[in-house]
Amino acid sequence: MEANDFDERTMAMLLPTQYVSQIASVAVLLVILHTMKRFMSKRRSRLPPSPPGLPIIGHLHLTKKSNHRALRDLADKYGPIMTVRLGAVRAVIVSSSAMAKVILKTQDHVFGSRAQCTALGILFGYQNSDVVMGAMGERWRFLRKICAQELFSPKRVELSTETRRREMLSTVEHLFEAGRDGDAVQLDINLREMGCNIITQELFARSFYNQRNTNAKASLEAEDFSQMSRDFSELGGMVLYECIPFLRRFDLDGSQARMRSLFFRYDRFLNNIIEEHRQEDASQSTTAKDFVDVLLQLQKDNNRLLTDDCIKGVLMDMLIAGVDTSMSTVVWALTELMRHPETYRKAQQELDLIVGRDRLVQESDFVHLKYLQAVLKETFRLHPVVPLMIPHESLSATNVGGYDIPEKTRVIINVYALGRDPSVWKNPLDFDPERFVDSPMDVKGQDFDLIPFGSGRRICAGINLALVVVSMTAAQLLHSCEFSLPAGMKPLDIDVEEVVGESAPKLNPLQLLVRPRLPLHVYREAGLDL
Ligand code: HEM
Repeated sequence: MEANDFDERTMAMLLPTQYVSQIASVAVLLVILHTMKRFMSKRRSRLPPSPPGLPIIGHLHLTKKSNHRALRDLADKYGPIMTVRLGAVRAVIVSSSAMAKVILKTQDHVFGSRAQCTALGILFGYQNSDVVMGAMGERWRFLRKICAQELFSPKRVELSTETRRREMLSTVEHLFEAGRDGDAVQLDINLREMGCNIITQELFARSFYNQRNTNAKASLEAEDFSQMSRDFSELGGMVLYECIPFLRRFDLDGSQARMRSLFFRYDRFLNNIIEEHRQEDASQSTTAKDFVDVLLQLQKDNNRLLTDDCIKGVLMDMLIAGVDTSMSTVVWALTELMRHPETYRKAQQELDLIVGRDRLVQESDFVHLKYLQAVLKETFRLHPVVPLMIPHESLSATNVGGYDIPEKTRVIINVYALGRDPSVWKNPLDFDPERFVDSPMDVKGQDFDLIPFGSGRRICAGINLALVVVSMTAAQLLHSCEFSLPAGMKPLDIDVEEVVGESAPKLNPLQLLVRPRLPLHVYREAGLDL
């Protein structure tokens, strides 16, 4: 073996060793860098505090999916901004007005979107092409604009005054009839049907519930429609497999099958409505008269954003977000008034003073009914019917209150907790409208202590209509009806149990005795058959 051979072979053997040591050094360096980066980013990344969670389910056992009461109790311990893990879904829960203001005002542009992967948004929002679940973008902005101009503008709301008046009078008449023999009347069902008629007439000029209805086909349709709404509220907000994705394969509780079948029923119903409108339009070419007409006209004008699915998504939004919310608020107001007879009398005295007893109350009276306005604000505070705001989603990473919020984080504002925050409200659990007498605070999204409709770009699209409907229904009922408790019942026997879910109506029915309060000629002049 020559020296050169040795050198070459030795070199050949040494080279890999040399590489190995170099590679090892690089690897060690990389590990050090990676560890440092993680250490640094951990130090830098400061997520909102979080309760100890369990593997897989995270905090589901503590939050019971996402229960506003459970979340408020957790916030007492972990603070006004905290992180919870609902299985695989991470959400930041906000429970103070100061933090809510940052999300909905200061950083509205960051938090104005919605998660695009929720089961309800994909199915009932027609792939999130609707208003409620739509991502912040061109289509959502366009839909909000149409809603603001064509459905909820002050002019449009005023145009439908007569429809609301008719519906309210028909309901009052029905209440008197049902309670004539001294039977207790179930307020919830009657008001819900009225609220539904008001919305469906706005949307597609159709009312499902006619108190004098004897038409069997219409009754069947109404029953079908009621059943769909009941089935929808039973679905709840978040489907379990969204939290624990591997459960999707098994559909253990049958909820996926139920959800799909309900969706197809709604879809068929909406297809029929659209088809009927198209046919009417083709045969009569009348001017636009309801919201579906307007949407179809815009679609004909070649608006590429308005597909049939998008139209159905928007209609679904209004049926789901618009029907129960307003009337549940009225039921809560009546519940609290019956529990507090002094307050009830005071509200009636104001109506007698402003309106008198010789005519029915009108929408134009409402601006003068200051005490009733205070009663309703107090109702919105204590019984927000959307206790957890529809989850927002961050469009980019940001910082709130010193905590890091990563991109695409769901943020849920606990409106229920805001209304009961003892650092803001004196005796927060008491129903006390006096706190709003002479207070300039309102519910339109400017005062973050009281935001039952949200605030900022995602504020409730139907707020104008909702406020008119809630105020007028409450005023009409208090002015024209005398309510009293069934025999043997005391005011505080009326419970304030609420449903725990996406919306929080009163759990148990409100049953009251009811009789006319005004001279009979007033009702008769208004066309009531008394
Ligand atoms: C007392 C009655 C009502 C209350 C308390 C209420 C409350 C709310 C709340 C809290 C939100 C979520 C806001 C957010 O995410 O920041 C919302 C959104 C919405 N509401 Fe209402 N609402 C009521 C009535 C109505 C009515 C009557 C309609 C329509 C007929 C309606 C349509 C909508 C729509 C379309 C959205 C989605 C807005 C968007 O994401 O851009 N709401 N509402």
